Amino acid sequence: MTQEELKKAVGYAALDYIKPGMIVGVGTGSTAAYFIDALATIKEDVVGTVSSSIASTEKLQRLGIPVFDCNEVDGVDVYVDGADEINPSLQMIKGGGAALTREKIIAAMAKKFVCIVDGSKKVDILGKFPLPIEVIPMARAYVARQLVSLGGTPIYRQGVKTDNGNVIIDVHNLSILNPIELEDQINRIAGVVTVGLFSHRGADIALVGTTDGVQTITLK
Ligand SMILES: O=C[C@H](O)[C@H](O)[C@H](O)COP(=O)(O)O
Repeated sequence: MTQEELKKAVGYAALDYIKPGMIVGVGTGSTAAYFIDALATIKEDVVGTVSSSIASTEKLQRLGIPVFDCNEVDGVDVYVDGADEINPSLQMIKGGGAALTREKIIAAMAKKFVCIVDGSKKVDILGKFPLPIEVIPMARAYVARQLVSLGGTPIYRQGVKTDNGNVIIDVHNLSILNPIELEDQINRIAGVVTVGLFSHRGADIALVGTTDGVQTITLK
């Protein structure tokens, strides 16, 4: 199976977690896009969605799936999204598509987070994928210097502006042995909006696409 077929398989497998009447959080990226296609097949059952990016909102609306502003809903029943890396504790690196801040907000609001990935995203230790950080533009150089002092190599993502009007710094060469500590340290740097480390609020369930089928990982 190709990587695209594995992404599609997990996107459709996530429908098992969607029940009639739910408010569904919708992620961003190529894997989440397959979930949106899947959601369109049961759109009569879905009360509504909240979306983690302009791109996902536009796709949902094109397919006739109702999208609410996060401030219009009391909560999110289930959030389905991809990841750039996921470890055995279901902590993740996210933000390869620059949507990390809205993703973190919806993850925080959600009762259940279902992460959908192809097998290439599974790692033992997070950090091979450069860690994305959304930063207020005027703080870019300062934040980069602070990240160097934490042992990383920050690279400014040229030409990218987030949906919130900010910039992205990708931190290379990190071996993230203590994700919770690093998430806290980066969050404390002035000018950081969000770090794409999802360790305090990781996933509850991971659906991993493999050539043997979709593997379900749940934290014990
Ligand atoms: O900002 C983007 C998100 O965090 C995506 O969920 C992540 O980058 C994975 O995207 P894809 O499914 O395209 O690999």
